[in-house]
Amino acid sequence: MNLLDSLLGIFSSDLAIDLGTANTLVYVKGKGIVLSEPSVVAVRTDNRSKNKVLAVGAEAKNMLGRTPGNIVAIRPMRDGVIADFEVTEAMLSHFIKKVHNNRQKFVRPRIIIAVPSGITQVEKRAVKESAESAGAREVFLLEEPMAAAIGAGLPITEPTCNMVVDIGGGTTEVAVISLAGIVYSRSLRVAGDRIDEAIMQYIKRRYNLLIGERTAEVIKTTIGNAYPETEHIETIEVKGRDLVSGIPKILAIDSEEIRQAISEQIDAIVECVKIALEQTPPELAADIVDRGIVLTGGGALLKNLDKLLKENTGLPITVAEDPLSTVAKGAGMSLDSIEILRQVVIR
Ligand SMILES: Nc1ncnc2c1ncn2[C@@H]1O[C@H](COP(=O)(O)OP(=O)(O)OP(=O)(O)O)[C@@H](O)[C@H]1O
Repeated sequence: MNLLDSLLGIFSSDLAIDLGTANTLVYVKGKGIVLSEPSVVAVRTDNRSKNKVLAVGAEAKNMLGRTPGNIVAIRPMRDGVIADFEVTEAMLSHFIKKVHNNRQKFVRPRIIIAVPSGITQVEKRAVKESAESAGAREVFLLEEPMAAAIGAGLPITEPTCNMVVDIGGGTTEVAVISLAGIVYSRSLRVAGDRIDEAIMQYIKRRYNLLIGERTAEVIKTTIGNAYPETEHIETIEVKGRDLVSGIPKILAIDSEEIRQAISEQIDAIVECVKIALEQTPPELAADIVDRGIVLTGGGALLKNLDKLLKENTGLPITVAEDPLSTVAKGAGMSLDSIEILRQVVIR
């Protein structure tokens, strides 16, 4: 490390970031999670000048599907990886500045970023480069399931096996962890976004009603359900545009039809967990029978998903406390402890 780096180190405040498809969370060393915002950026696209960032995070998410022609609300992360490099860099830079109260000129933090376990070297390099361009002095990567396991308080360094299922916006990550290493992992590009798309498609096909992705997400988080119910059927009023008349319309939709509409995506997640169990070495499988499976990520909040997984695997299922924050918390905990960090960072 040269003198300049040491001096910058004095001013720096290291960060851990869960750069998610749906949400980005930032953990500041010694302080905890200080920022949680949707991964959305609103950009003005004038022909004359370079694209101009108008809003980032919650403010930009409110604009999704509601922008005039020259403004676009972009989700720069898709399927857990960077889909738009420039916009991701602008978003990261905005969040880093925000947590450092706009003192970014003097602060070049070391950053640890949680990434999906299945990403390629090219995708890893894109994440590193975008964080470096956004002002990072040094970037470390950590696999999301490992971060989730640490954040859920699992004893990852012990020779016992832990199974974590992290269901985010873009990916579902299933991992078996023992002795601070990932023994088996599987990353499925089916998660919250695909469930939202299935809801949009269903309502379009069945009722000729066009709805936006934000409305689909509201339907999922309000009446979404993974397990068939005969009692307690809930309904929700849905507003959209009638495909035939072109006029705005309101409909009542119930939880059972939504359950059926998303069953293909839910089955894919259940299948992924079952394959992981089949591939786990027998000694470790025995531990999973005792310890069960921990669910994290926003998808873990889908009503009765734990019940469905329990029925399909026969294993105890626990939903992590505050599953939307588990990955960021775990990445932050590894930043706080050099011992953990040394064992879990990936190249
Ligand atoms: N109550 C709920 N029921 C079902 N899904 C929910 C609920 N609350 C949030 N979600 C979904 O969780 C997803 C976001 O979860 P999370 O923030 O863990 O993902 P992410 O880390 O951004 O994504 P990824 O890990 O794939 O990059 C969204 O698809 C959101 O709709």
